[in-house]
Amino acid sequence: MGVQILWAVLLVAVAALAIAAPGLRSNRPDAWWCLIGYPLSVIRILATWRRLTTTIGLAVPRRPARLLVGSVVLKGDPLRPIPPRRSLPRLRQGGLEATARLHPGQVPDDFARFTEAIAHAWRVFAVRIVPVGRGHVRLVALAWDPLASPKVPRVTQYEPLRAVVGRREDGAVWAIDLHLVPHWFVVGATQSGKSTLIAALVKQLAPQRVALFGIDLKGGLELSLFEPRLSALAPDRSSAGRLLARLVAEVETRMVLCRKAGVRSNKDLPKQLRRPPIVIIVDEVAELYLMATREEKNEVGEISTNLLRIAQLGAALDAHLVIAGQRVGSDLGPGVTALRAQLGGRVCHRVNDPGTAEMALGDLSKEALVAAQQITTAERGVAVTIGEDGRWMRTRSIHVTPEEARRVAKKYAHLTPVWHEEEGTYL
Ligand SMILES: Nc1ncnc2c1ncn2[C@@H]1O[C@H](COP(=O)(O)OP(=O)(O)OP(=O)(O)O)[C@@H](O)[C@H]1O
Repeated sequence: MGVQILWAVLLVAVAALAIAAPGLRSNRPDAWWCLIGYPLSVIRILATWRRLTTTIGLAVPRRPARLLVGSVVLKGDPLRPIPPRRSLPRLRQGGLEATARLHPGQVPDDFARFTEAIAHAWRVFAVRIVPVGRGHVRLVALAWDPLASPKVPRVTQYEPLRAVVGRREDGAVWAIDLHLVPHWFVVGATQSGKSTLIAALVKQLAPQRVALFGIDLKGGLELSLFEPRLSALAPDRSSAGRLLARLVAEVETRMVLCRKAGVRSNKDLPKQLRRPPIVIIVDEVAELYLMATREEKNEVGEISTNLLRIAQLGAALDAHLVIAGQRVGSDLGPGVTALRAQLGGRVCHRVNDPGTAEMALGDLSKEALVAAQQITTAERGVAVTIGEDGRWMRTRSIHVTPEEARRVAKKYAHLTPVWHEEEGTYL
């Protein structure tokens, strides 16, 4: 009798879950995944692992394909190849992960080539391969696209110079941390999401003790939204040249201060001497490097040198660069390539020309380059990022509207350090 009751309860529970599943999936995807999606996926993975790895060639035969029997060579497909040993899939937020042991002769890339086949077999949104030490790979399955509508927790306490700007594909928050990676390079075709990312960055930096500077050679159209919170905004090349020269002088002043105080960085200075961190945002960097006349050539040369100086000296002296552009190729001159080498943080949105993606990611990761070129027009705000650990990942910024950006800039306008255009010093 007791067993019958148990069966009845079990049946009712299964029936209730089956009825509630569609609603749960759309309203509470996390709960749906824990209760239904994950257990079903584990059963599917266990049931299909051998067949899947045999089909895609990751299972290896125990015996060689050729065998000498007496003086005769037998050729054929050996029976029951052995699949790579795999751990039980573990639950993780919005997905699952399992570790697999490589057979001798296999490398992580052998798995990476079949991620799409694995994702289809497991009925998940995507599968990523992460090498974990020698001889093992981690297969990370994402149940749904975590970048579809990224949300970030409300920040109440800001870590200095760290901005939570969106979500990463692995479900974690995406933060641009200027302490860890001092300079960033953001590229993307028109309407790909560069300004939205910059707005998300400024929104998070605005409440902090930071001097924000804008260089916007689209006539100040984009960055003027934040004008109340900017210490200075340069809307054309000659004013950009003057501002950069002043900022280099400021960096040099900091260097002298540090030398006199016997410390190695601005943040080690005594509090009364410490200057606020500087973040210089450049929108449409190509405009800084385009030249037609001899005078323009001199101006571009000076700007290029000053940007490089800030990039080289800035990290310890709390001067940071965020350089954005639509089309950035080596045809803009050696100054751009030299600057790129100093910008450790890279964000590549959808691009129209392979040269720009190559400029942003090509020197760091070929796989990242391929992933960036697959971003579609519909995926606004989606980017491939290389961050502090040198690994690439897909990310998406939160959607900060121009109105919100304007409101935040006004709200924190009182925190804007005052900058004298002539002397270039703070009050
Ligand atoms: N993370 C995002 N989520 C949702 N929508 C986004 C996101 N990022 C951008 N968009 C949408 O894409 C459109 C273009 O974004 P944005 O202006 O940031 O592109 P852009 O690369 O700066 O373009 P341009 O170079 O022409 O200024 C915006 O209207 C915005 O609504």
